[in-house]
Amino acid sequence: MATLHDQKDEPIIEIRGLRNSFGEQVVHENLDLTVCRGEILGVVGGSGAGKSVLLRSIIGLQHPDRGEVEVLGENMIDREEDEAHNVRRRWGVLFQNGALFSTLTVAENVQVPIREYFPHIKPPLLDEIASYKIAMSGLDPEVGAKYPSELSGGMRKRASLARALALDPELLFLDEPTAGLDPIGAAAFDEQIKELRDKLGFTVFLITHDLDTLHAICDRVAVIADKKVIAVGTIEELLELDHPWIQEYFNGPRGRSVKKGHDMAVTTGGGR
Ligand SMILES: Nc1ncnc2c1ncn2[C@@H]1O[C@H](COP(=O)(O)OP(=O)(O)OP(=O)(O)O)[C@@H](O)[C@H]1O
Repeated sequence: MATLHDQKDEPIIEIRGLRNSFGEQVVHENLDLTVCRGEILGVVGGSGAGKSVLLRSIIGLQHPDRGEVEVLGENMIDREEDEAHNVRRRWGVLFQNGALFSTLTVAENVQVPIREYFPHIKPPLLDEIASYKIAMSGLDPEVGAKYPSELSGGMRKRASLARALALDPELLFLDEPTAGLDPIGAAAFDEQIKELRDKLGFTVFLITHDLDTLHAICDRVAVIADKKVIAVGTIEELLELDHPWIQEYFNGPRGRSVKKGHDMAVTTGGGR
């Protein structure tokens, strides 16, 4: 039987030698990355470093020039559509803009993936599952009947989270989930993700620019620069490297103030 430690080391995403380009522009060259079961992996890098393109390569929305991408033990490159369809069922994605259908209520949005994969589920059960996912995402039950345009930015993120959780994913992809949220809303959202991960045991691939999020919930952080993942580790491990981007990012004025805030939170026993 696998021990907890073994499970933690079990690769859920394995990327080897990835190359992506758009015309003359090479975005990734020889990029390697392993994401392990149960971890929250933060992915950081400058604007345009290729974080979203990496996410799209993993979930099959971007066909790489070269390389291997294995997700949940399945090779994702050049798969037959029906096989890819089956793997997609095992993950949930929260896209940067939320990507909710504006003509559907929140509950109907949450039901979309369930209807796609389980067309025989009857409406009463669909409603029940949607209500459950909406509650899990920290929204009040009445939000299910609202349309995305009637929600605040934070509520829209949570509604998108409810939809990403619809099929009980083993793997959750989050693209800048706290972008545009106020600090209190962002901290609450981070906490929700961590609580759900602790309770449900899924793995999280989280693209973010938010230093607070990295400090608060990420087990490890992968840094993308120079077209590849230049380092993966805890923030403490990354800080030992003398790469200029890493030092500037974590030790620049914003990085220092986040760290100071966390040290204070630890000494006063509060904080996120
Ligand atoms: N469909 C596309 N066609 C052409 N170029 C693209 C396409 N998608 C992404 N790119 C380019 O690839 C590079 C990486 O884009 P990507 O969106 O992955 O960056 P990012 O690291 O997510 O940036 P940000 O933090 O600003 O969101 C950018 O230079 C972008 O212009």
